[in-house]
Amino acid sequence: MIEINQLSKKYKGAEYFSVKNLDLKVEEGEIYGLLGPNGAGKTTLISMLTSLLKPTSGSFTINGLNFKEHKNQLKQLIGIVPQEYALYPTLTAFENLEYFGSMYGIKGEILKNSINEHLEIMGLSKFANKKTDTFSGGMKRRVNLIAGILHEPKVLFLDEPTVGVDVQSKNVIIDHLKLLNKQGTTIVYTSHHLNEAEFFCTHVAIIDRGEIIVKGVPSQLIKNQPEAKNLEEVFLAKTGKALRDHA
Ligand SMILES: Nc1ncnc2c1ncn2[C@@H]1O[C@H](COP(=O)(O)OP(=O)(O)OP(=O)(O)O)[C@@H](O)[C@H]1O
Repeated sequence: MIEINQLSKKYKGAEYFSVKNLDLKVEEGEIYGLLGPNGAGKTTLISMLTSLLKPTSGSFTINGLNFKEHKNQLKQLIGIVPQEYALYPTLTAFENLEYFGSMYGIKGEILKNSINEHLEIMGLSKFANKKTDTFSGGMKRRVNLIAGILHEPKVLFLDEPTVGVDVQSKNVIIDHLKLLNKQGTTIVYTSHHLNEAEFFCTHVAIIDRGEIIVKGVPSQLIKNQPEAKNLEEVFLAKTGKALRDHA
């Protein structure tokens, strides 16, 4: 479904590559977690895969398509849920979602019904006509998620969809993502919640300094790592305990 070949990104003026010669295959129906310390290159990778950022070198295809030749087809095929809220604060939740839905060519009753259904699933029906600047972080994240899935993408990219949300919102988000996956959506997501990733993802890749350190099925990675009881311990064994601060 997704084939990444030797993909690299070096930002203008940067000393190092943020993503370096990265190869990865994601098969249809997988939930693929991209895990790594701060600055590992997860957002850079997702931004390239969703055409928000131009690679320095290398290539990738999604369903055999690439952005150079099949931009419009790919835009319909993929959904994007970015790390930053993509919402207009002065619009209501419903108006925001109308805007995002119409960007994907969904209109009229179909769009209205879809928005209402999603708001209901996400527990937001009674806030549909409230401006999103009054929303809590968890509510904004849930609207953000709906904005990325209204057009029923076959592949969904999410950058830290559960960051800064309470346990209740997290459960609603993860449960819905599991349902979408059961219905056939391939999911690629980044997270720092290793416990969540261990149970949610069918596959994970641990990335550090722009390169994949290890990848595979979470339970297998735990088995392969002597003394590791969970994915977090595998993560620490593979990436070390040093902080990654730099500016
Ligand atoms: N616009 C930019 N210009 C220059 N360097 C950048 C830019 N965006 C990111 N970087 C650098 O690229 C590297 C990878 O950053 P990226 O945001 O992809 O990491 P990340 O794994 O998503 O981190 P986090 O977990 O903190 O979100 C970091 O060293 C970062 O400083």
